[in-house]
Amino acid sequence: MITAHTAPPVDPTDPFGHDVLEDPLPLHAALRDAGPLVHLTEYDVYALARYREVHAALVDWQAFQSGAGVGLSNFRHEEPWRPASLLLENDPPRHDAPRRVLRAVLGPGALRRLRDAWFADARELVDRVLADGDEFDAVARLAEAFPLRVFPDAVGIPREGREQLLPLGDHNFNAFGPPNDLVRKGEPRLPELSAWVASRCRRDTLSGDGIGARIWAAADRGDITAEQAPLVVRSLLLAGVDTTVHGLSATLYALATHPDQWRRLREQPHLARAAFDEAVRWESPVQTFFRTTTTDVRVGDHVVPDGRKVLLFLGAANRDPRRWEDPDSFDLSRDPSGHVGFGMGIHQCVGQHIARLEAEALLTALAGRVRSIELAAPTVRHHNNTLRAWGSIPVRVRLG
Ligand code: HEM
Ligand SMILES: C=Cc1ccc(C(=O)O)cc1
Repeated sequence: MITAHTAPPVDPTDPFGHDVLEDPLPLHAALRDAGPLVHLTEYDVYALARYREVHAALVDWQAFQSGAGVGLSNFRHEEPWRPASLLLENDPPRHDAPRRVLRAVLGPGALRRLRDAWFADARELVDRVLADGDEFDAVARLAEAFPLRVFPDAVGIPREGREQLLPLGDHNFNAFGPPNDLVRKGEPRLPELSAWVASRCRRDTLSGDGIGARIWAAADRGDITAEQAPLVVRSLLLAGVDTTVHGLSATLYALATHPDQWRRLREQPHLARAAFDEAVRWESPVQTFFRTTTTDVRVGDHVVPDGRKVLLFLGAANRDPRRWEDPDSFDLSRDPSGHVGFGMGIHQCVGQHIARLEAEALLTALAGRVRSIELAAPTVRHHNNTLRAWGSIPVRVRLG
């Protein structure tokens, strides 16, 4: 038993309050400066905001488990509001087989199969958007439109009704936070959306050649059970849309507000993937996730007792000056590898290469047609308890 020398510094701020969701940077700086561990009195949880401690907690899945949920709700005391994810909300060994299946179906073979079609789709979408004029909302016309066009097709779900994936994901990410107004906002449609997504995970509604069908084929082989298959498909649908929508939004916002970086991308189109990863570091579309301690854990001079919730501020870690030089700058010459925008360790994003391929396809198509891109009007944020999200990013482009 480690005895705590002193209680960690406290911070009364509500990290899920609208002022923080509008601009989290001041809170992130305050938490990093307060110390390696902070106690958030608003919810009586602990917080890690520095890169070193966030990284250490992400890779130490034994002491910082996901199996009690990665939201504020502690599954040791409360039932999950929906069947727990076999990946996100499970630890080894239950986590292992579903992870192996998703790593396989989202691996190099899938990327090779999808690449040419996604690059062609991106060119077609960009041509259509540019034909409509030189001013448009980059969120609606590009960041939302492209993932909703290509990803559900790749999974194998039917076209009609797929726009439901956005409110479904939005609520799912809100539900990792406290039961606040954002969660209440999504509750009226929850029964309908839950029934809809469950229907999309059934074998008979998935097209025979998609990623979803390959998950069911893994169940046929006994790699996972038939009961697990729909939940593994559900993971793709809950994790794979809103995240990429706001990752692309962040990238387009960063490029529209840094003309020198846009010029660099135009000159060197192979930087498209680096631009996406640097934007994921800079904006961190997934801002936070919780863990639960499985024993008394020492952090710095303090101890987090067993069974406590610890909020990992991925966004704060990605701008920690202790880890990053000039962290607040968006710079394509930086090496962003090591950022925790996709997590780290055994739960690190299993779909990150799919997201990078979507980004590479869209950015390559855009850079091929657009000489300059700039904001045409003020941007609007979309508040979510977990996602750093965008409502609209009005842009003006010049072709050439
Ligand atoms: C910009 C886009 C994306 C971002 C920022 C993102 C972020 C993350 C993060 C931070 C985690 C770690 C969660 C944790 O440690 O508790 C994660 C896990 C996961 N992501 Fe992504 N993700 C993105 C795109 C995708 C896509 C496109 C897919 C599906 C094709 C996907 C599927 C998953 C799954 C299934 C997990 C759980 C992995 C596990 O627990 O083993 N994500 N993602
Ligand atoms: C990073 C987001 C995320 C959301 C849901 C799931 C899941 O339901 O497995 C996994 C990752």
